[in-house]
Amino acid sequence: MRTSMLKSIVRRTSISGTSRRGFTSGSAPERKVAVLGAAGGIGQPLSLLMKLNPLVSRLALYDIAGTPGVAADVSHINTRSEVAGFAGEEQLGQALEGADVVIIPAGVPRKPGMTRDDLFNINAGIVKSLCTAIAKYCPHALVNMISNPVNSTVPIAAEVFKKAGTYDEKRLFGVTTLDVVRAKTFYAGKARVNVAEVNVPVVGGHAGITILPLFSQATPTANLSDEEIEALTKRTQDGGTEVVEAKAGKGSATLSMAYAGAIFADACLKGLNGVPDVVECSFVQSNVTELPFFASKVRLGKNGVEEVLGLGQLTDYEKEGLEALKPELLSSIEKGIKFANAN
Ligand SMILES: NC(=O)c1ccc[n+]([C@@H]2O[C@H](COP(=O)([O-])OP(=O)(O)OC[C@H]3O[C@@H](n4cnc5c(N)ncnc54)[C@H](O)[C@@H]3O)[C@@H](O)[C@H]2O)c1
Ligand SMILES: O=C(O)C[C@H](O)C(=O)O
Repeated sequence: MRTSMLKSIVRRTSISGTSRRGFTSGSAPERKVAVLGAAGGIGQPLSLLMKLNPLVSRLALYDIAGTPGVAADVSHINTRSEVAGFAGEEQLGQALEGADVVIIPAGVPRKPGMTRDDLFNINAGIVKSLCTAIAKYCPHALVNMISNPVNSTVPIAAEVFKKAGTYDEKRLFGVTTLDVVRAKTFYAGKARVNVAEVNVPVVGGHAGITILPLFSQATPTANLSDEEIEALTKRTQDGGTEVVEAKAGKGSATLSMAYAGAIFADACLKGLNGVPDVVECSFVQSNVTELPFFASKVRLGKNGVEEVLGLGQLTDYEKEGLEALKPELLSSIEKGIKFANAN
């Protein structure tokens, strides 16, 4: 599905002489997408990918600085959406007004030796202020939270929205798609199957052992040993750190994250537009376990989350992983809630 989305985007953009506006606007409703943190390492390629998405009619690119340039650049691409750049807090309201989907990759990334939780002190405040503005200017938008630590920033957003009286659990998503993207890539390599056909649910949260890929449910099936499954699980859990170390102080995953963020936003837009059976993993308010937020497969619809799907049959190894992740995930969730209520 992901590869076909990008192929269709590339195909559309390469039809020379076709009016992009005329080509797409007849079939897809008007949809505004806002990217907050659009001048950053993720924000720029993500803005590019959203500009390539024919489901988007307006693209608002917001950052504290640098967005006029990014917007001018991206706006020259001959696809459907109109692009506008907004810089500085005084323009945040305009960027958000009328947004159907708000994607948040704003905040600092990790350096080698740091955990995602080490970003909490800076990113919690950024996310809180952006969510306060969302509650004011586009309270019905679907919010795609990318800023780390996702296990805490999503609960912060929920508390901000609750305080503002706008919280709708169906509209708040922690973006965990990169874990799924990695699990699919690593599994395909080990199982020697066509990566384009691979599906692997990844549940739990988005940090270390809280990332729990369910390789027993991977398709196409393959006869992997317990050791191979353990190695794949560990590599998926450490995927972010692998990139942080390779970048050696120059940040964390940006390009693969932009791809993953574009996949998830596309799924949200499809759901809003009434496309049936759109299912992605996401960190959402949940009853799947005793934890108040949990990542699992989610069916997306016209109001956001239509159904939070269960975990399915787990192996003993996966059951152990599930029990092991709960204390850390709960503590990150509680940390976010506490921060939002104290500040
Ligand atoms: N969910 C995931 O899977 C995932 C994957 C990769 C990175 N991340 C996280 O995404 C975040 C961004 O990463 P990056 O590599 O793009 O970082 P970056 O530093 O390259 O870009 C961040 C951008 O956010 C902007 N920003 C800071 N404060 C802001 C504010 N108040 N309002 C609007 N914009 C603001 C900065 O100006 C910058 O342009 C980090 O927290 C990182 O850990 C999450
Ligand atoms: O690892 C990070 O800090 C960034 C992101 O969460 C990732 O998984 O790549």
